[in-house]
Amino acid sequence: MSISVAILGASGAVGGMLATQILRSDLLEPGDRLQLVGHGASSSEKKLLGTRIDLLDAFDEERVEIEMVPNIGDVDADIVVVTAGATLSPEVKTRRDLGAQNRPIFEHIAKECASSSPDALFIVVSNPVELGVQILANSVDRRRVVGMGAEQDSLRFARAIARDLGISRRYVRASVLGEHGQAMVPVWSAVELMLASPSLLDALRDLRERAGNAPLKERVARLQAEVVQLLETHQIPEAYEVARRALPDARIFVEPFITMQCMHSTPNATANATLHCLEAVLANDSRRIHGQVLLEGEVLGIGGVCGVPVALSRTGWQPEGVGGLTANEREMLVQSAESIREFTSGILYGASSG
Ligand SMILES: NC(=O)c1ccc[n+]([C@@H]2O[C@H](COP(=O)([O-])OP(=O)(O)OC[C@H]3O[C@@H](n4cnc5c(N)ncnc54)[C@H](O)[C@@H]3O)[C@@H](O)[C@H]2O)c1
Repeated sequence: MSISVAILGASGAVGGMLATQILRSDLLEPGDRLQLVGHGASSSEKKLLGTRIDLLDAFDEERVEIEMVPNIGDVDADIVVVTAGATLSPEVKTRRDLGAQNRPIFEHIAKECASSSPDALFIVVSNPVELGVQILANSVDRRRVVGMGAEQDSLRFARAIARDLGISRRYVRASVLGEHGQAMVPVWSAVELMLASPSLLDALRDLRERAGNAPLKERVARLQAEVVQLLETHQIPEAYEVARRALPDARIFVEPFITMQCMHSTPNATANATLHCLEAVLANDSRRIHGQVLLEGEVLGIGGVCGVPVALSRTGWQPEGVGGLTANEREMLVQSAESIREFTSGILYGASSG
């Protein structure tokens, strides 16, 4: 049976790159459909019409049906990827501002998709990803809604470790749980090397011990202060260099921030992490990814949206165990969930939030 994947926000940096990466990856079969979805605005419609032809010119051999869908209410898909909405910019400066801006967009998407594609699986990319997951999961089956921020952060953590060990990321497995934001939790105890090398294991142990010498929060705050100062005077290479010298768990808090200053988005990495989620859904083999999902006590008794390891398939997500976490990591994860709850409640109900 053919599969239909819809990208909401396909005219944007991430949505457009995702369309390209999906078609380049051979994930879809001939006859499958890729829907490029606009939001009723003539500017996005014009861009999508052009994008469709450009993609057909590039990937016609794949025989994937590429469609332009002008309105979210006309989506008819098995998998809906949400990349629509505002992003951080000089006008939308904080996560809270972004939440306020994207809340009505998430609500509109949830309402329209709940009636047009109620049985679809939803992958949320737009930020704040936890808010998007919360709003969608209130309208459709929560087990069919997953945010990809934790997969993105986990891939970044794996790359940062791989870089310091001088190996490719293909040999490193890593997890970042909790919030896709300041309360994210890089999990050193879950880092795995796919190479049986005593010297690499020693080097990894050394990194982990150095990370344990000072609290993550303090190291991140120091690093952020230094990087912000450099960015204020447009010293981009220097900012990247300062980030590169930091330990991997702190580096992943600031490197994307520097990239955002340079190019407004992180389209390649974000599309790649989203593709990981999509691959898991299409492979339908319950493979493990990391995602923000709405929990009802399944993991450490957490109720609310939180980034956790999940087994993902076409029918949705199932929680994976976090039994290997240290006591400190468990505590950080529970605190992160609490911080997400405060943030999303603040946006949804106007409650106070830090
Ligand atoms: N989770 C992650 O790791 C990650 C990484 C990068 C970006 N993002 C998020 O993804 C989203 C898109 O980022 P981008 O860089 O592609 O931004 P972009 O500005 O390039 O694209 C935004 C897209 O949203 C659409 N849009 C704007 N207003 C809309 C509305 N009212 N209703 C529906 N669609 C609307 C635009 O037409 C465009 O297609 C942002 O929310 C951003 O914060 C998440």
